[in-house]
Amino acid sequence: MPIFSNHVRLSSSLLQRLKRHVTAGVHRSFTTTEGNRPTIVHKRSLDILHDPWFNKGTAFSMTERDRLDLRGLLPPNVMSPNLQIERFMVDLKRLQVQARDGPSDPNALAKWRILNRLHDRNETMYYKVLIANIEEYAPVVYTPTVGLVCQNYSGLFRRPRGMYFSAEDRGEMMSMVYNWPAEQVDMIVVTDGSRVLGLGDLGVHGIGIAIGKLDLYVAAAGINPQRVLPVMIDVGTNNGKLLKDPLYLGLQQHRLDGDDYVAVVDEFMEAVFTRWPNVIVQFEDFQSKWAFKLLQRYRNTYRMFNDDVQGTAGVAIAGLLGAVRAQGRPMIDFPKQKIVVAGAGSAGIGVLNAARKTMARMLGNNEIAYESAKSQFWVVDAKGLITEGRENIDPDALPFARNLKEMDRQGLREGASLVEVVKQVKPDVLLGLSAVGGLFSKEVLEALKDSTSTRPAIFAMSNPTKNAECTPEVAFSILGDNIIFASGSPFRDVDLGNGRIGHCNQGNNMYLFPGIGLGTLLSGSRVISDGMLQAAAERLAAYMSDDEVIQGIIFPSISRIRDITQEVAAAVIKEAVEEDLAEGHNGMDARELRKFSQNEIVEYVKKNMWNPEYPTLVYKQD
Ligand SMILES: NC(=O)C1=CN([C@@H]2O[C@H](COP(=O)(O)OP(=O)(O)OC[C@H]3O[C@@H](n4cnc5c(N)ncnc54)[C@H](O)[C@@H]3O)[C@@H](O)[C@H]2O)C=CC1
Ligand SMILES: CC(=O)C(=O)O
Ligand SMILES: [Mg+2]
Repeated sequence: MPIFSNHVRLSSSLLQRLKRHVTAGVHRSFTTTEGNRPTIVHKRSLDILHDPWFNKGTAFSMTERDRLDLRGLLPPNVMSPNLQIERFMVDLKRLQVQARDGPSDPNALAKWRILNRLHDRNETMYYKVLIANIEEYAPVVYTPTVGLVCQNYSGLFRRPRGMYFSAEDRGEMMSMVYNWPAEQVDMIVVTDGSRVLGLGDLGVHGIGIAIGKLDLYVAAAGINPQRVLPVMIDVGTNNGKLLKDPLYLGLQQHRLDGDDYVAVVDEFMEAVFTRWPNVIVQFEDFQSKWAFKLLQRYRNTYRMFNDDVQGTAGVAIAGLLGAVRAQGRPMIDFPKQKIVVAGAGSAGIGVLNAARKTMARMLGNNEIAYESAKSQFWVVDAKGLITEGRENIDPDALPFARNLKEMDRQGLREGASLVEVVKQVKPDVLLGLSAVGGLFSKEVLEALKDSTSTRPAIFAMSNPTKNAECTPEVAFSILGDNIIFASGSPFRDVDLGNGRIGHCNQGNNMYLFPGIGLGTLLSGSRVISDGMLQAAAERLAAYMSDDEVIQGIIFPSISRIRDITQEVAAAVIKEAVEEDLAEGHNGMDARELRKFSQNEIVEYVKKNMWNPEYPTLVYKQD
């Protein structure tokens, strides 16, 4: 069946417009007489993709992409027009299916679409709406809905946003990076889509997470939206479903690995830092296998950080210190906390390393303190409690593997289950970064009732919502109101009756990464040091008042995200200055920065944040 009917009646005004278009020298292929004659265009790059007359989206062939400077501006899979239509129709029909079968939240994707269309039409207005209603719409452009968006991206993809560097582009990246129209880029968020939130390998469709994170960079940190760039590095996917899906937008091959993989990421880094030497690159949602290796490979040479490893660690430290304060104890008591961590991936190990270092600093900042601090942690992964008896132990988890004899004395063994560990350890904190929804089962939470803490803390940090280790309702109903609760994705506070509220904090790296990026940018530091990250975490930890913390509120509400980001950025700048890393930014030289008081640094940050206001536009010929 033909997709377009040849017998469509054209209105006379449309006919007039078409005639004018053809006589003006723009020949289009729908005139039967002109057949395969090419269409002459006087545009290139994004201007073509944003022009409905010329845009073919994913159907642009590779040679056409090269001719028109489109390489990298579209997902790498070239699609036939029929497949394009099929992709669109699947999406269109999904609405009917949803209406009939009742999905969990039919409105979330609809809201995302409406916001996304506004984003395409008018960036200033989009960010004005987002900033003014951040509490309501952060969960749409960010977790949890962004996860659903990535899972449905082949249907939702309309106008491309960001750049795609694929394994097929090897040898070309240095030139194709110039296809991006902006002369200045301040912030790149890059992913390879290998572990998107807790949803696993979503391949090229993971670009949605880079877009969502950059939305927060603009809304929270006031990074100019013309200077952000979401990037997907497409090295294939190991997701069997996507490998077979004809509508998949990415390279349909298994992921590159080993040196081939590193070569692609190396080439990308060289290309972007050659074109934009001052850019900051945030690595996002890389599987842990690569997250640590790439961080070590680049962190001393490039301005980069890994949000899942370093941003999450800082937020968790702030939360853990908040939990100590919430028990009415001084922060310096942190090294006495017994912490059970479920999940030993990029996020879990990042948190463990940072928490151990923080404890060691409090205990005297020496080798002995560092050694003794590790005895406060019990780590459980998919195979249970990690001990020195584990075969083929992951080297990143090795420092936290418990001694077998010691575990024997505690009534535990290699591979002990989470519930056994909680029963024996009676921890102060139970922290989940496992991506397993419901892992903190009724049995586990019942076991936590015997915690030796006066106010145990539960951090169910996995995203999106369905991956949370437990909900606040379940936690408060089993353990009562004398607990601290935080989750990675937002949940509502719980009404405990009699006017009592169980506070649900959102423990998400969104409270740090925007400030880390902004502070690094404005300090002009060439690298992001451990000290800068620590300063960011400490600022977040100190942000909440004693009153709030005692009520169980250990993280700010997202409505305060612009303010906290400003403060975090100022702390990062101050530390960069103290470590002699600051080189200044945009006319503000490092010597001047050094003279600033704390308040002046905050003012400097404020002044450099973009606000969504329409500027006056003036035409000037190139
Ligand atoms: N709230 C936040 O700010 C952040 C949350 N996350 C979330 O953390 C989760 C994990 O992220 P990554 O560490 O990068 O993933 P990953 O895949 O590298 O690690 C997952 C870990 O969980 C373990 N695990 C699996 N099943 C388990 C079970 N039944 N019991 C205990 N452990 C189990 C695995 O063995 C692995 O060590 C994701 O859901 C992600 O969304 C990640 C970064 C920030
Ligand atoms: C929040 C975040 O970065 C994650 O869940 O991966
Ligand atoms: Mg992440």
